[in-house]
Amino acid sequence: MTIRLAITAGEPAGIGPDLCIQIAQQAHDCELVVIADPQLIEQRAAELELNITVRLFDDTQPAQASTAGEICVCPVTLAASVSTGKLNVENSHYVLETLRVAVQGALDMRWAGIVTAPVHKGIINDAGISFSGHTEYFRDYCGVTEVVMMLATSDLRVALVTTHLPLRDVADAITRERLHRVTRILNNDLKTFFGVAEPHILVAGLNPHAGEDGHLGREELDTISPALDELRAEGMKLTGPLPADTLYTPKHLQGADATLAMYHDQGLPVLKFHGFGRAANITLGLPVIRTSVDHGTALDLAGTGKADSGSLLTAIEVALQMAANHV
Ligand SMILES: NC(=O)C1=CN([C@@H]2O[C@H](COP(=O)(O)OP(=O)(O)OC[C@H]3O[C@@H](n4cnc5c(N)ncnc54)[C@H](O)[C@@H]3O)[C@@H](O)[C@H]2O)C=CC1
Ligand SMILES: NCC(=O)COP(=O)(O)O
Repeated sequence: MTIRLAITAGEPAGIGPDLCIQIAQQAHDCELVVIADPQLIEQRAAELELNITVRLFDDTQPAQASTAGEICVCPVTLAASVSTGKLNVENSHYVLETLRVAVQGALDMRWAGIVTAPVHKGIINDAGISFSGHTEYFRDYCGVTEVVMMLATSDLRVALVTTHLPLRDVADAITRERLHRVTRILNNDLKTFFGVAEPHILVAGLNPHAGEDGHLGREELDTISPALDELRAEGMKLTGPLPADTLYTPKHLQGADATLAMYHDQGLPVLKFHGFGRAANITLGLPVIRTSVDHGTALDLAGTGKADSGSLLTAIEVALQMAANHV
């Protein structure tokens, strides 16, 4: 059976529309439904000098594999015309509407999962909407208390205990309860969506040298180690807390199925150094499958034809694998 996935084209001034058009130049084994304004797609294709035929999505029809040179679009109308590479606060509600249509469609099983192109968090906030990322938006829309951000290449998975919050708030956000919730979701979803029978997870400490026995911070002794012991008692295979600077070395990574970093810039620079452009961002713990690119809106590249579609293709591949595993 052909799997249908929705792709949100993201910030209209950024590279999201370019990437959707670029990947539609080739055929796919699945049906890709791009959620965007069809006029934006036509405008950007003309700027990129790429031929594309827009077909409007019709969910009364069964999924059909995407063919080269055709793009299936589920229409959402822009509020204002788009000047490529230039953010416009007037289109922030449009961006959020594409996300809403995508996630509601997944909940309604119109498609098997969602793949998101990048949005610009700043311009959405400039519109007076409090928005820290797709991850938190989908969490709140789906009404779940916790989700986990995990970025992955084919040989490295980096999950995060905290996501988009100021560094000064990170230590307070790392509580035993959060560690329990996040690690349980990670352990469970590695089994459910990635076919890992008994996940082995490496957990980073928060402080340099994992706290140096309390001399460089007490979070490891007071919070992380006790939480890990409680989770091990549930049968989870966890190693840590390990000093984060040496966790990402071959000696530790060998035999590990995932790593758990305490905060965004502890784990993601390692992942991006290892595989920027061929990694996917996955939200675990949602009632729907959601993957995304590993990069942002790259306004400097929109309309130039220089944006690399590798991560979007990886995100599609990962969503298809997750859908296949979760039968
Ligand atoms: N999934 C999402 O919605 C994400 C959104 N963002 C948002 O994107 C905006 C811009 O963020 P930045 O930190 O500037 O990161 P960015 O990823 O947009 O750009 C960083 C650098 O990488 C390059 N780059 C990014 N994607 C590329 C691609 N596909 N091909 C070739 N080069 C590429 C850019 O040209 C730039 O030099 C922010 O508002 C941020 O919040 C950032 C990451 C993920
Ligand atoms: N660094 C990852 C990122 O910012 C993407 O966040 P999200 O929009 O997928 O929540």
